[in-house]
Amino acid sequence: MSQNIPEKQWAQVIEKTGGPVEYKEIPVQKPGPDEVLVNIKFSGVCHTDLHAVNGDWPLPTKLPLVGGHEGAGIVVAKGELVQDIEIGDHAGVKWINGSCLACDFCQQSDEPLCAKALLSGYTVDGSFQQYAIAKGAHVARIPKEIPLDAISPVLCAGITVYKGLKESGARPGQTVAIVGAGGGLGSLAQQYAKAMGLRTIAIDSGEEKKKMCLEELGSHAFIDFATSKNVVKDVQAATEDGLGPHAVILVAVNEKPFQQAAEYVRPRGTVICIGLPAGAYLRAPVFESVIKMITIKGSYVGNRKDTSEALEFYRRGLIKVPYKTVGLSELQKVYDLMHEGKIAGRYVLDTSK
Ligand SMILES: NC(=O)c1ccc[n+]([C@@H]2O[C@H](COP(=O)([O-])OP(=O)(O)OC[C@H]3O[C@@H](n4cnc5c(N)ncnc54)[C@H](O)[C@@H]3O)[C@@H](O)[C@H]2O)c1
Ligand SMILES: [Zn+2]
Ligand SMILES: [Zn+2]
Repeated sequence: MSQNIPEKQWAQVIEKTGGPVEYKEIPVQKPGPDEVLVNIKFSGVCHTDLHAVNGDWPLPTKLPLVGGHEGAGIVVAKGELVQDIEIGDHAGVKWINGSCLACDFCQQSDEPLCAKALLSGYTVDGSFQQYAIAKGAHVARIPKEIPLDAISPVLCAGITVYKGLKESGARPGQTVAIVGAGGGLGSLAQQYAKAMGLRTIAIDSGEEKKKMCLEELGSHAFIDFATSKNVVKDVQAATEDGLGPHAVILVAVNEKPFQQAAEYVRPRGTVICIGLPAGAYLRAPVFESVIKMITIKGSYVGNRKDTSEALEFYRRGLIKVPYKTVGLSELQKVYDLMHEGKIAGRYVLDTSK
């Protein structure tokens, strides 16, 4: 290894499902022939990382595990097959760490559907460490004028909601309900929707999130799911003609809104499921779904092109990311706040402290 790359580094590691995360020194790994080593400067904390710690999903993680998949940093080493990204370039380690690039799905740029996809901070170690490895083909190319702290939440939250909005088919001038609007994905969803010419109705809870959604993120209405007597009626009433939003973007971490969305979406509207609450099921009344011609779809991160497009929205100044920065050593505190639903926007970890 070259002189500037240390042999040891600080990382947040879980030894077993359920945690706790432990801040400790671990060896720096060497990249394989098609991989790059990224000196992670900042990493956002996504609710997916907490799902991984808690073992919420029917897909086991590697153990021990270094979580994190919103890692922004600098390429410090690369394998001999990596041609189109150089040492010193800025790069993002995102959820899709690698894919086979050859299967039916990879050929159609549906890399997230690749059966051999490697998942950062889940099936391979992720960005809650100072040096992370990812496939050269898949790291996000981050233009140098973009600050690495502000862009890190875009690497999962931004890409995912941008893709979800595209999947919804909502067109400029139409209205989209963002469910879980005060969280990391939700706050970025309002920003991308606005940049795409959509009106947004924010659904979440509490004064801090309400203020952020209405005053900073440009939603025209906020519905508090905890105090509203009738969420379905309130969402419909927040649209100009009372017929409901054209699309619903579900980024909440509870099952209930996944059961409600089909009731308030507009006839011919689309419900996009993105949030992944543990053990949750979708439910929709067959009669209304049929006679209202409703579409219900899942949407899962984005491909490499979605990634560069989502970054470009940021570079053009269209996206404000509401985030707070703390040290990598403070990850457990972030998880505690996230578990309580107390985070408005995103937390970003500075890997130097
Ligand atoms: N499909 C994908 O590709 C993909 C990608 C990234 C994250 N996710 C998932 O998206 C979800 C959100 O992630 P995040 O990092 O934004 O989480 P977060 O904790 O930052 O935000 C979740 C928000 O949901 C809100 N919420 C809870 N119950 C609600 C309800 N009944 N109605 C409305 N809002 C409610 C919370 O108050 C919180 O603000 C997680 O389940 C995560 O795993 C999916
Ligand atoms: Zn994520
Ligand atoms: Zn593949």
